[in-house]
Amino acid sequence: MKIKVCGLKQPDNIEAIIALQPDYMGFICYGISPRFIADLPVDVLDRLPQAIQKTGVFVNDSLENISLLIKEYNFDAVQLHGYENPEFCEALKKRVTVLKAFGVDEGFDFEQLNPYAGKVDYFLFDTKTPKHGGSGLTFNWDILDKYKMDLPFFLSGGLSPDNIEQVLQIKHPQFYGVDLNSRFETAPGVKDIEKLSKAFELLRQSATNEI
Ligand SMILES: O=C(O)c1ccccc1NCC(=O)[C@H](O)[C@H](O)COP(=O)(O)O
Repeated sequence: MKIKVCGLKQPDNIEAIIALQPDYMGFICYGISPRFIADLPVDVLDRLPQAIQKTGVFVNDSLENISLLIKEYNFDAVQLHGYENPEFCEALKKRVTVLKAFGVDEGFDFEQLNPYAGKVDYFLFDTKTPKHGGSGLTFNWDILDKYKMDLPFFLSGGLSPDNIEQVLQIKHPQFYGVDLNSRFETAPGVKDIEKLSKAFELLRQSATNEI
């Protein structure tokens, strides 16, 4: 089970999270978000070990701007939370790993994902929200049974210390990773290291048990 911690913006907090060895760290490049990285110095991200995938998170941004930021921050991956179409994703996939996020609600139509086959690396299923992400709310995970493609996905949206045990009960064959964000915070963009440590322990313990 891969672990992504998203929405980081404070250098000391980032250092503390590096010590937990997540697989992905997400940096919000969306000005409206309270987790926007604003003027986070590039050298903070340069200090990330290579094993951690530096992920830029974008919402309906232009290819030009995303490309500039990939170069500036040396992102390994991008996570796209807007209405980015398959061709847009494909253009980025030539350079970096692409996670395409979708906001899920009760009426979510998984058929809309078909055109993205081969054009993204992973899906990320988040809770549908007008803010495009960071809602702190879960969706009904039973709907994931309707997902039949063979592309792996991250589960996102309201994951918290209180529901990690439930998350571990999900047995979908394409369930690849979890995305932890606002429910592990002391303030927007600042993670509670103790809460994260406990969640990491549970998630990693369960991965070991599966071997
Ligand atoms: O976190 C944000 O503020 C955000 C805003 C706009 C687009 C995406 C955003 N976050 C991206 C993520 O990967 C979050 O982890 C995901 O939306 C789940 O967040 P949460 O419900 O707070 O766990």
